[in-house]
Amino acid sequence: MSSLRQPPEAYIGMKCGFVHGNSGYHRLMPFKAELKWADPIVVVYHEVMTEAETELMKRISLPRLETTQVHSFTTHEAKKSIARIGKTIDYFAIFFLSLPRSPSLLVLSPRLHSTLVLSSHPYPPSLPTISPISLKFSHLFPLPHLPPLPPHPFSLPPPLPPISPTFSHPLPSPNPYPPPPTSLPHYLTPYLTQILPSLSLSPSPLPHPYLPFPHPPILPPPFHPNSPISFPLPHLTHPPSPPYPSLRPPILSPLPPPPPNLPPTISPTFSHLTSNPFPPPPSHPTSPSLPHPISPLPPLPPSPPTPTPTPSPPPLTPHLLPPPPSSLTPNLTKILPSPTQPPTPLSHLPSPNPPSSPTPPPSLTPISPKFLHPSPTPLTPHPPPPPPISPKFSHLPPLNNHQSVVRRGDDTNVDKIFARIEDMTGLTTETAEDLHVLNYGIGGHYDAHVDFFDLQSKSIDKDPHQGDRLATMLFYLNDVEAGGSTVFPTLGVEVPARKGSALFWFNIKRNGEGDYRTVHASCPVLLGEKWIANLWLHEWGQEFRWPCTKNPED
Ligand SMILES: O=C(O)CCC(=O)C(=O)O
Ligand SMILES: [Fe+2]
Repeated sequence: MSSLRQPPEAYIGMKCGFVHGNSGYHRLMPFKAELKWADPIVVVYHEVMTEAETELMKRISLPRLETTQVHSFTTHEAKKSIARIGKTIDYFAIFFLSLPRSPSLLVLSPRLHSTLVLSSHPYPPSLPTISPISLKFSHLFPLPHLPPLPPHPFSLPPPLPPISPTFSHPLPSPNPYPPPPTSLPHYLTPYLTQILPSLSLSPSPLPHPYLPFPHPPILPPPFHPNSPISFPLPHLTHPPSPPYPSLRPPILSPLPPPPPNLPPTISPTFSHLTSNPFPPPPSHPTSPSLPHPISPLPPLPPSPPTPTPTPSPPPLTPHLLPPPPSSLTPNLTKILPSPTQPPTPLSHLPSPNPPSSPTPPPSLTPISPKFLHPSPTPLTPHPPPPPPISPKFSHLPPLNNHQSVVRRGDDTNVDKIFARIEDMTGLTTETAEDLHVLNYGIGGHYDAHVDFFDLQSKSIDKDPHQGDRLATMLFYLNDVEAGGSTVFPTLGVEVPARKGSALFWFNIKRNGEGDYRTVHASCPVLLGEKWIANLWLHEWGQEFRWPCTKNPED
């Protein structure tokens, strides 16, 4: 089967470092960044959100959580769930689970059928073990009993030593995070038996971590933006956000209207321009709301010839490992969009937020676990309750999006998080969406998807999204006991959910194309729950912070 793709050896040992933010505080207390992949950039920031902040995010979002109707496996009773369960288990999920170092696999692979009962799809009571999902898998997993696992037919790669973060400077405090589990957590099996009493789980330790496949699993075709999609995964599974203006918090002053002398349609990436027509930013902002005086644009040059379609990403085979980028340097600050680097120092740009101020844990009162019940005094502004599920659609599987939003202005500490994201990335959050908070329960997962809309290839005329989703910042709001890692199957990167850390990556290439190598998913939660907060930073406003290029290779 597959072996986990590791970064080329050159990456190892030089992938952790400190990134200095622009604020004074973060000059003294730089961010701990771990480079997971260089092209596309995938970075994990460690310890960037305090415990109090993670609790605050949950507390704000809980009363707004959209709930979904689910059917109990045992009683068939339909009720509102309080956690995301996931839409389907699919081949990709199986593939992720087969990654040798995935703790998820260790627990779940021989018991994958267990998760079938956690489907949100209703099914006839007369067929209690045959849900649409289990039918989908019945050719792989004869139900209701699994056969004994055959020996794995493939030679195994030698186990890789766990890679512990090797920061280039000593850590200011001991790293609180334990290394990832390297062996099967045996205690989980009895625990699972308790949680899922309707399943006949054997309490014996699982024999080995491989799936009971006689042959490698059927993998979907590689992603290609122009190929007809018969496999259900390669599409955006996020419902597109409502048009940007409705997402803005009402207490914020609205974005300034575009100056009248701008042409009506401007490609968000400017990739059709031969040179940047904008004047350089002034050294002193003239107005807090309008960053630069904008002079009339020169006429646009003729459109370039139709771009060649994006080559498909390589299939998921180890021998097609992408070569290490030549530009890789040990210093993350050379890779990340550092505010201290050209082309435009950030200090020349007006800061949309007040500078991030330190928010060490002691300065915030810890929020008691009672937050798990909706606050009696809801935070303002309170959005309208989610619309009831229309009976017209009650025969359809309900959407299983347990998501909620946290907006700038909900709390001063939320504003500080937005400012911190700017400090971490050098990008503006002015055109970002609200923070999306997701809650997964046991079995909850997120199918493989990309976060961008691919506005360029879909040639969407109206762009209500302030450009595409340039980058994603994903905060983990809790530790997940087992499962729940975020995985990038094309890169072979797995990021375990660790409270207070954040995963950041660019969705859009420098040339403005959506980067299908960033396809990612959330492995099922096996024990506990998973909370994340996502911020999608959009293209507009980043022109001087993350300049685009015309090079199709970029
Ligand atoms: O939960 C995760 O790890 C991934 C979530 C995600 O990809 C998303 O919300 O877009
Ligand atoms: Fe995503």
